Amino acid sequence: MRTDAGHPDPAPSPGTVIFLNGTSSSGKSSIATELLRTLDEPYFHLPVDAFHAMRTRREMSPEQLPTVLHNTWRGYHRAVAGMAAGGNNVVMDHVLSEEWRLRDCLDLLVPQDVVFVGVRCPRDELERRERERGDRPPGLAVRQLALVHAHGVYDVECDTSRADPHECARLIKEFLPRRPTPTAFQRLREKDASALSE
Ligand SMILES: Nc1ncnc2c1ncn2[C@@H]1O[C@H](COP(=O)(O)OP(=O)(O)OP(=O)(O)O)[C@@H](O)[C@H]1O
Repeated sequence: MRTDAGHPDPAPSPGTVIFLNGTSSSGKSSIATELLRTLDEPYFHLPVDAFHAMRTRREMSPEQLPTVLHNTWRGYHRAVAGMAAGGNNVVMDHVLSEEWRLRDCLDLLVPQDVVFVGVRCPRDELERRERERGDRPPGLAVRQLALVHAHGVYDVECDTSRADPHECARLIKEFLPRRPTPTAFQRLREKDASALSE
């Protein structure tokens, strides 16, 4: 049987997960790109969009679609957890617009290794960006706005209407070596499971 025994690091310590949460068009991917450019350690950018893009393009029936989407999100959470468990640092780029997604991530990720980042952007600017880019359904970001930040707890927050992606990435990078505990994920796990959005 083959094992990892000959490998220089057979039992790696889990990687750090920089978890960017915000609405569509809030600027998550732009920050992730800057983070990968500027962070000293190797990181993988794993956006949820990339997992949807991997799926077959074939039309699905209205009955099938909700299950397929749900399983894609579940699989995405487990893929990120798996990469981190393998010793890889990850920039997660996700939209927590349904409470179960946060609960699932809280169950799967090592809470002290997660840097939970709130990527905020006001309504008017979201609408402007959506109009300008033209590749997202109009109104999508605003519909998500009240939902994604409902749990209200982060390690770091950025307002992308005030700071460009480079400045947001610098803020996160500077936060990394001085992370206080308990982390946001540790605090959220301690909250009563039924009271996440209070
Ligand atoms: N800090 C910023 N200041 C100004 N414009 C920005 C900023 N961040 C992103 N943008 C612009 O907003 C648009 C959306 O950015 P981006 O793709 O990074 O958002 P996103 O949150 O990843 O969106 P989605 O989830 O829909 O993929 C892009 O046109 C981008 O150039």
